[in-house]
Amino acid sequence: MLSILSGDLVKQLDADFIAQQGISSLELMESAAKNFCTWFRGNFVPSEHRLFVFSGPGNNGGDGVAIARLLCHEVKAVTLLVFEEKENCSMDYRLNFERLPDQVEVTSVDKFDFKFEETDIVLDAIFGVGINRPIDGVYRWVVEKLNALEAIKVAIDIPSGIPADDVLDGEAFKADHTVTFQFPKFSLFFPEHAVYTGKVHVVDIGIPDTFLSRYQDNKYFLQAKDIPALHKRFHAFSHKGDFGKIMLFGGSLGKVGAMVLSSKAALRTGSGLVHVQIADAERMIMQTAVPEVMVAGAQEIKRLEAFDALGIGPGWGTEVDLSFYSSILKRFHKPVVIDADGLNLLAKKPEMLQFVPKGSILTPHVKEFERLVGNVSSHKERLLKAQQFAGEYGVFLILKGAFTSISTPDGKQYFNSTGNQYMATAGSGDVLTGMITAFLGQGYNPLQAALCGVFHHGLAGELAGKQKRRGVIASDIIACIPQTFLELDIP
Ligand SMILES: NC(=O)C1=CN([C@@H]2O[C@H](COP(=O)(O)OP(=O)(O)OC[C@H]3O[C@@H](n4cnc5c(N)ncnc54)[C@H](O)[C@@H]3O)[C@@H](O)[C@H]2O)[C@@H](O)CC1
Ligand SMILES: Nc1ncnc2c1ncn2[C@@H]1O[C@H](COP(=O)(O)OP(=O)(O)O)[C@@H](O)[C@H]1O
Ligand SMILES: [K+]
Repeated sequence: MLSILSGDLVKQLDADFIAQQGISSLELMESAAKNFCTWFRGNFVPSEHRLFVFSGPGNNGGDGVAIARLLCHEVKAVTLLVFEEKENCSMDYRLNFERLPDQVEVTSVDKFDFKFEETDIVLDAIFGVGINRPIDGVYRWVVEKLNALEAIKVAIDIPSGIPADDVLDGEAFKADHTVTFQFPKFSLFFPEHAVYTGKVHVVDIGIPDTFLSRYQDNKYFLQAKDIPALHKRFHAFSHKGDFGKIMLFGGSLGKVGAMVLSSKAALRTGSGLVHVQIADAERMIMQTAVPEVMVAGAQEIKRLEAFDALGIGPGWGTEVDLSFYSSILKRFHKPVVIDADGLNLLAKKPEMLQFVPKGSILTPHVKEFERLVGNVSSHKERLLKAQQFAGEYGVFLILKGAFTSISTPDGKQYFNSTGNQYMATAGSGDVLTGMITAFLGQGYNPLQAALCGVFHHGLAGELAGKQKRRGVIASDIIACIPQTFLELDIP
C-alpha cells in the first residue's frame, strides 16, 4: 500500500533514492516533469492552449522549467514567469533553465501584464513541499492576482502556500487541479484546503512502492490495486452460513428508512442472512421494503452469540434504553460496527465505551466524532484525536467525509481514494454501516472489513455519480454496490 510521507521524509526519500540508484536529482526531476506531461496530455489537448508557468526559486520551480521545455512544441505558446535571478535559484532549476529552447518566452513576473484568455492554462510551480513560511511580498501579490483571474489552473505537487503537513496560514494558490508527485501530501486531505487543491491527481515519478514503504510514517493511501488482496474468496460449495449471519439494531419510529438502507446494503455486499431489530410499529414497512430481511424477535436478541457480526445505530434514536445497549455490548464478544445514534448514545454516556468489544469499528462523521471527543480547531487535530481514540479504546475509527480516514488501534491511518461530493446525501452513512457489517459477518478481520467497506462504498458512490451527479440518493449507491465487485474483478 502506498505510504504517505511527511514533507521532511520526502526530501530524505528523494536523497536516498538518488544515492541508491546512482542517478542525479536532475534525472529524478526530469522523470517527475515527464510524468506530469503524460498526465497533462491525458487531460488537455495541448495544441488548444497557451501555457503560463509560474516558477519559484526551488525544485518545484525547477519542475516548472522542465515542463515548459517538454511541452513547448505541443502547446500554442509557453511563457515562463520568473521571480528571482537565476543565481538565487536551486541547482536543478538552473540546469533546466540553461536547457530552455527559444520557443519558451521568459518574463519576470513584475513585467507581466496578467492578461489571460479562457483557454489559457496557468501552472503553479512557485513552491512545493519546501515551503517553510507563509508566502508574502511578490509571491503573495502574484498568487492573489492569479486567484482573482479566470484561467485553467493547475498546481504542481501542492498549491503554493500550503505546507505539506500543516494547515495553511495566510494565502495559497487556488487550483482547479493539483497534480501531486508519488503520493498525496498529508495536507491535501484537509477540508480546510479544498478550495485550493481542486481535484487531486497522483502521478508516479518512478520511485517503487517497495522503496517508499521503507519510510514508515504510519499513513497510507488506499487505492484500487490494494483491494483484491484484502478480500476473502468463497468456493462453489459455500453456503449461507459462510456469507455470515448479521443483526442490525436501529430503525426507531419514523426512522426505519435507515434500517431499510443498511440492510439492503448488507445484502448487496453479500450477507448470507440479515436480521434487524426495529420498533414494532415499523415491521410492516421493513418487511415490505426488504422481504429478504428478517425482523428479530426476543429469542434472536437473547441469543446474540449466534450472529457473526452486529451493526448498531442507524436511525436508532437517542431514547434507547442504555441498559439494553450496554447488555448488547457486554454479551457480544466479537467486533461490532457502531454508527449514528449508536455513537451519539456513547457520547452521552462515555462510561459505556469500555464495553465496546475490542476491534470494533466506529464510523462517525465529523459532528458525531466531536460529540465523542470534544471540539477541535482543525482537521489535523481531528485526525490526531482519531488516532488517539482508536489506540485508547482498541477500536477502528472511521472518520467519514472526503478522503475518509481509518485509524487503527496500533496507530496506523489509512486514507481512502474513492467517493465524491454527491455522496453527501441522507442515508449514505447507513449504507456504509450495512456494508462493513456484511464484510465482518463474512469473516473478514476488522481492518479488512473497514478498508473494503470504505473503498467499495466510495466506488459505488462514484458509479452512481457518473449517472446521476447531484441527483444521487443513498438507494442509488446501494444499486451500484454489485458493480464495484465487477470493476475490481472480485469473484
Ligand atoms: N529530487 C528532487 O528534489 C525532486 C523534487 N521535486 C520537486 O521539488 C519540490 C521541493 O523542492 P524544494 O525542496 O526545492 O522546495 P520548493 O521548491 O518548495 O521551494 C523551496 C525554496 O523556496 C524558499 N522558500 C520557502 N518558503 C518560502 C516563502 N514563503 N517565501 C519565499 N521563499 C520561500 C526556500 O528557502 C527554498 O529556496 C517538490 O515539491 C517537487 O515539486 C520533484 O521534482 C521530484 C524530485
Ligand atoms: N464530499 C464527499 N466526498 C466523499 N465522500 C463523501 C463526501 N461527503 C460525504 N461522503 C460520504 O458519504 C457518507 C455520509 O455519511 P453520513 O454523514 O453518516 O450520512 P448519513 O448520516 O446521512 O447517513 C460517508 O461515508 C462519507 O464518507
Ligand atoms: K506548486
